[in-house]
Amino acid sequence: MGSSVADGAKLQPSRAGSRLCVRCGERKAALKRPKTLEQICRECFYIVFEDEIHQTIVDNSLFKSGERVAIGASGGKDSTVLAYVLSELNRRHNYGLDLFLLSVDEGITGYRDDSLETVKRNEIQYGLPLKIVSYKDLYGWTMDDIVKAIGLKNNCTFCGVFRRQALDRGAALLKADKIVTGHNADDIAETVLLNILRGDIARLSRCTFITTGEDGPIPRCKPFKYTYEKEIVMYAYFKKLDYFSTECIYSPNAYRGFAREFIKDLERMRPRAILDIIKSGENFRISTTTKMPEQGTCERCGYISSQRLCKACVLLDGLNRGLPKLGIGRTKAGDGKEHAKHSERSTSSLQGKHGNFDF
Ligand SMILES: Nc1ncnc2c1ncn2[C@@H]1O[C@H](COP(=O)(O)OP(=O)(O)OP(=O)(O)O)[C@@H](O)[C@H]1O
Repeated sequence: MGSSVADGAKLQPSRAGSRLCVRCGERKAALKRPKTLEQICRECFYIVFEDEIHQTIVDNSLFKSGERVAIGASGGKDSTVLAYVLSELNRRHNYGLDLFLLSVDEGITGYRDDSLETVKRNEIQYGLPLKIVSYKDLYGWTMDDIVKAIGLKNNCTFCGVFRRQALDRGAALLKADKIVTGHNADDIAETVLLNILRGDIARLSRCTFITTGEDGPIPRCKPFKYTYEKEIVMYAYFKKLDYFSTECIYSPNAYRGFAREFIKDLERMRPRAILDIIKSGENFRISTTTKMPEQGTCERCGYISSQRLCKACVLLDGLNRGLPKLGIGRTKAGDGKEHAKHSERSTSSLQGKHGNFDF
């Protein structure tokens, strides 16, 4: 289902009546901008939406001319709008980028197979070459197989760890210099909150970075770091972009869902709350005595890892040995134990007397 109508209808612009747009003062206001609550016309909305993303790209020097950039394309609203806006800005401002769509097929029947059809249409609509890599080819397992083996609980851990690596591997095949993803301001605020709730200081310290992995094989960045999800949906709706709008059938992550709802409630009361949470995340200072994981490479696959074996190899090992829970949380077997010990060590050191972070 590639329709954006349902989302758009939910976001139908509030009755702007016959008021004039506060930006151009000429055309009728067509919507109340979610980020600022300004009454503006469609044309001005497109301009501010695109200009803010361009400004984010320029201010943070996200790209260099001549770079090959792989756009993580799931077929969902965020990455579809990202692909569309990035190709527009690339043309308009002469970024000089070679853009590609990169999709990971996790092997989720009735979900990813349908969304990949959307990406294939986007390939033609935007004239961007598409590369698809699959969990089946990379790991020998689809998510359907994995869920059969471990059930619904914890399946997101496998999916997240495998996807991260799959995007890197796909980008390497494309000889990409950078990966961009459609993570938006709401996603980042949600992650800041979750990392605080979990006491995950290592992740808290880097989850607001606009570019990560600069020391790894292929840096990845988030041009939508300051872009509100509601505005992305509005933009896609008004521009009639072709995207897929169904939730993953295997995502029962209640804890994340709670953080998401909490942020939506805050946004309703005060739209700036999203930007303020990001700002708070950016300004956490980790005590210099806090022990942080050291980046190395996985002995088996060579992928970046702070352990002897990377998380993907540990999880895969568990699956292949019929012990799928091996790498989940704090297990008692093999490398999982090593991992658990390490995370216990780093967590307790954060919570103990050295565990202060300055705000
Ligand atoms: N299967 C995939 N293939 C390629 N990139 C992906 C895939 N899944 C996620 N991504 C990238 O990671 C970003 C965040 O993914 P997430 O699963 O949080 O989806 P989302 O917030 O619903 O985004 P989208 O609307 O683009 O699906 C996406 O915008 C996209 O860039």
